[in-house]
Amino acid sequence: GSKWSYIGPDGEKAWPKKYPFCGGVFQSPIDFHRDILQYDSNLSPLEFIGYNVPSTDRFTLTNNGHSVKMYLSPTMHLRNLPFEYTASQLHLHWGNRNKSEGSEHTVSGKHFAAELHIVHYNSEKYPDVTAAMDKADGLAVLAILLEIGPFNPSYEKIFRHFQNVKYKDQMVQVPGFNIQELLPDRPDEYYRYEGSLTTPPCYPSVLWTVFRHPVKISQEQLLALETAMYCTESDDPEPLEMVDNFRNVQEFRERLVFISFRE
Ligand SMILES: NS(=O)(=O)c1c(F)c(F)c(S(=O)(=O)CCO)c(N[C@H]2CCc3ccccc32)c1F
Ligand SMILES: [Zn+2]
Repeated sequence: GSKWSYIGPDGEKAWPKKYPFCGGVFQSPIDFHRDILQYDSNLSPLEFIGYNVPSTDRFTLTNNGHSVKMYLSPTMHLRNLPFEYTASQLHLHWGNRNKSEGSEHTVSGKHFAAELHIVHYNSEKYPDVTAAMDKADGLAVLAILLEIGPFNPSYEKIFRHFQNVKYKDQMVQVPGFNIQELLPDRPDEYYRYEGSLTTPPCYPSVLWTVFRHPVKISQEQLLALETAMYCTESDDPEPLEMVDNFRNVQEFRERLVFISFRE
């Protein structure tokens, strides 16, 4: 299996030894700061097709030892990108109970509490996500920055199941709901750049859309995310908490991030 982690000898500094792309070009995540941002009037609002999944459908939520991920319905896709991209899965990145600064992307050097990623693949050119994931135009990931605020009933539709996916390879069925409820206000305002998977194999295959506005979840919801899961299996004698599962920001030289909004 994938022998990499976020801490210790298999941590991110060691990734390039087994996964050469992790030491390569166009790596994600990055920091968004004023002197690399450029307004682009061609960045139109994305269209979220089929995101309103009926509650009669079920999403599989699973702990894969690195994150908690939910498989999405192949009827969900994005429009207004260079190609049509079909939803594959969503997952999260977070910090720990003493330091709720677990987002992957940062803004002016500032971490947010956590980050939700919705992974899509180019279904116009590739039959599935596995075929797409190592192609330059293969993936499109939406990133939502999470910060502390009022209780969020939409995020609770996922978070309420965390007690059933505490350990690696556990899974649970989540009733369908409108995934568009997970997006922030003004989804027409976003950062756009070409980058990579933020986990091994770190393929430079991702068109990133990071929404400008964060979404609020409560302190209690965030604590549940930071304390519920383990990277290890339920019978492992040395349980490892699943915390701080974010990659550090990567060098971003000679490149620009395009923004759909005027600051
Ligand atoms: N931050 S991110 O969006 O770059 C990103 C992750 F952070 C992450 F954890 C995963 S994963 O599948 O849960 C575990 C590593 O493969 C994926 N999964 C991707 C990579 C490999 C793969 C294969 C099929 C479907 C999705 C993915 C991912 F795209
Ligand atoms: Zn991710």
